[in-house]
Amino acid sequence: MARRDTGTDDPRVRVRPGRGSRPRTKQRPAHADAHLGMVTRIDRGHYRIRLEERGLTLDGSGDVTAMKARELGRGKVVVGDRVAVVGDVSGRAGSLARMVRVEERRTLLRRSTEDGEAAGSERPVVANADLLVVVVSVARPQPRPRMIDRYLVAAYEADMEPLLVLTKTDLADPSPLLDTYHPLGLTTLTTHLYPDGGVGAVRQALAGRVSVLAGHSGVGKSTLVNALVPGAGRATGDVNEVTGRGRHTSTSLQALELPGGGWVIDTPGVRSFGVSHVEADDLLRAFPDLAAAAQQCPRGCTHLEGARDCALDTWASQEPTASALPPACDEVPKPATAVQRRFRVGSFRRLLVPSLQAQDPTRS
Ligand SMILES: Nc1nc2c(ncn2[C@@H]2O[C@H](COP(=O)(O)OP(=O)(O)OP(=O)(O)O)[C@@H](O)[C@H]2O)c(=O)[nH]1
Ligand SMILES: [Zn+2]
Repeated sequence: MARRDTGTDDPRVRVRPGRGSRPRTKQRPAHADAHLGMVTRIDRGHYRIRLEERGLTLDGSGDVTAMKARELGRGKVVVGDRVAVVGDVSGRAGSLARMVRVEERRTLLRRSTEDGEAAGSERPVVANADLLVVVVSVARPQPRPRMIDRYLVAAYEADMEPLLVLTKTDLADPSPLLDTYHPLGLTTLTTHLYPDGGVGAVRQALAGRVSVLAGHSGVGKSTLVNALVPGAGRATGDVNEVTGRGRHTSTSLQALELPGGGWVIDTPGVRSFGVSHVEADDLLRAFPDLAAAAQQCPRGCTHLEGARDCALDTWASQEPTASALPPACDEVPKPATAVQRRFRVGSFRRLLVPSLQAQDPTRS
């Protein structure tokens, strides 16, 4: 696999094991008295951290504020990072602890910036999250499938599981979207506000896990967060009657604790979700059946529509047999017919295009 930027310039913040881009450097002598916690919010260099041992703080909440120790360097620490802190962990108003270590990340959601000065560079967004909840309204604003595809690509690349939540189903029929995304084997849930429909199923899917909410402005993310986390008080905005667009009414990225355990992280203000840093191999990892077939591809195969001798075409033209999938792939939907295989390959290729496109501007 090609060398890749890990999205952090701190060699001690080793992102995702086994992807082999940077050698592990010598660890500093451990701070034996350090306490572990999760970054829940970042505000101008102040990191809000929920300690694992909540009883350490005076109020028992486990919430402290910390600054990064100089020895941590410039590497970016993001919401969801597991960090170690030393010093004042009383959580008393105005007290500051010192963040001295960032633990290895299990998953990392990133985006490539697409405009402005840093165009083409990647930014880490959230670390260690399990689920990427892609929130899409079936109407007002109209769904934008290319945008959904980008979120899915970002989730697969991050090693996160995508969950598609279709909102505002009181306004339109979700079936066309459900049909489009079925071949990818996604979990899909529908919600509608009146009367509070579908939130229970979302709550269940998120229970005990760390989830990131992503979606275009106005699709109902804040409404969903408010339903999931009583008292979250996320501001909800009106959708402009003329453009059908919302405006991002909420402003900060923060982890909110779910009543039944687990965390939900809204991503307001993350408008574009560039995926130009994603490679075909990153995506294939999320499609074990296709990955197995692609082992027969010629070296350097793009796997795109029309790619010469791409083994995905051969795979899609064959009727599956009972032993078509290796045992490790039991969770993916087993295409029962060649037609279903074709749909699956077609869906995979559709995801592949936006990411590759950005790498090669000559490809249309
Ligand atoms: N009809 C209908 N309207 C909804 C539903 N869910 C949310 N809305 C409305 O859609 C509008 C936008 O909802 P928000 O929750 O503010 O959307 P958002 O995604 O958080 O938007 P930003 O904060 O701009 O990112 C509000 O007027 C909500 O009342 C739904 O299920 N059905
Ligand atoms: Zn191929």
